[in-house]
Amino acid sequence: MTKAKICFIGAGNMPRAIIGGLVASGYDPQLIHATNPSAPKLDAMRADFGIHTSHDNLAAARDADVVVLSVKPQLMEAVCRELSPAIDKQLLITIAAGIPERRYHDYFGKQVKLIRTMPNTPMLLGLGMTGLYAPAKIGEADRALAGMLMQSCGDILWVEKEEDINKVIALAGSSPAYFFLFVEAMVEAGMALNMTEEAARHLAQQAAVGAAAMMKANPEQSLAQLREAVTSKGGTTAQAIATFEQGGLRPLVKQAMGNCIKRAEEMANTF
Ligand SMILES: NC(=O)c1ccc[n+]([C@@H]2O[C@H](COP(=O)([O-])OP(=O)(O)OC[C@H]3O[C@@H](n4cnc5c(N)ncnc54)[C@H](O)[C@@H]3O)[C@@H](O)[C@H]2O)c1
Ligand code: PRO
Repeated sequence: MTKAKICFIGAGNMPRAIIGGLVASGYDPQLIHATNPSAPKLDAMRADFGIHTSHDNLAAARDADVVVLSVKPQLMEAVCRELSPAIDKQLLITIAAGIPERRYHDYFGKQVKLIRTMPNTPMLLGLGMTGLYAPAKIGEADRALAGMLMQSCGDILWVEKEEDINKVIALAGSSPAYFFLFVEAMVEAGMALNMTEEAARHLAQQAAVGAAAMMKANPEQSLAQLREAVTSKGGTTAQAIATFEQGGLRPLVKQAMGNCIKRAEEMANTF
């Protein structure tokens, strides 16, 4: 296993998941450093993982081989400008949505080695999905390092064109929220039928977990086949599915994902 020193600048939820995955996979916690202005967040990460923590972005980045940029897109420019004197040969990995690779060279005021990634929150449970994009000049060793980092808490998919990172956002980065919304709507419908919230959530959430596990366990079956196996001819499911289809679920999903991508493109012009 690599001995790279990795620092996470802006260690919120997502770095917490990646650090948890790394440490669980045997990565030496003494090689990991997290920064954040929030002392309680750092205390918790030190206690949980035995890593180094500090409020000093510059010192942490100076000492690292890999710097993971994890702040919100709105703060990225200011944080990169602050970090610039500490950045020389380090590999930079960003998890920020929207900001194109070329913009980071402007932020740092020099050419930097940067890989864009788009993870998602199920990384917290080791069930993440991360898309990665590296420009052609990034070498194999750096690609392998970024892949190892993200694979420690889920699956990864490399995309060849940077624009495809926005498709990763629509399909995986943002999509856990779509599933939560769907289950939320089911629970509300259950409550409207006089069920308790607890019972409705238990039923809907366990059905979601089971359906997700079936998709994963049966890659040879199409999603339509899995759906049809639940849908007895003339039965109850058929009525529900027909209602979704008539209500325009498929075009609505297409529209939502299109708008997600449009927002990422707008962010690329804003930050
Ligand atoms: N939340 C998601 O589902 C998700 C998924 C993929 C990518 N992302 C990306 O991850 C990044 C973080 O988003 P988040 O939702 O996890 O936010 P977050 O608020 O959990 O994490 C950002 C952290 O940065 C810290 N911070 C603020 N200013 C700082 C500074 N000057 N120096 C160091 N740390 C600073 C904050 O205290 C916070 O803990 C964003 O760029 C977002 O686009 C988020
Ligand atoms: N959360 C971030 C956003 O909503 C990026 C993907 C998931 O912008």
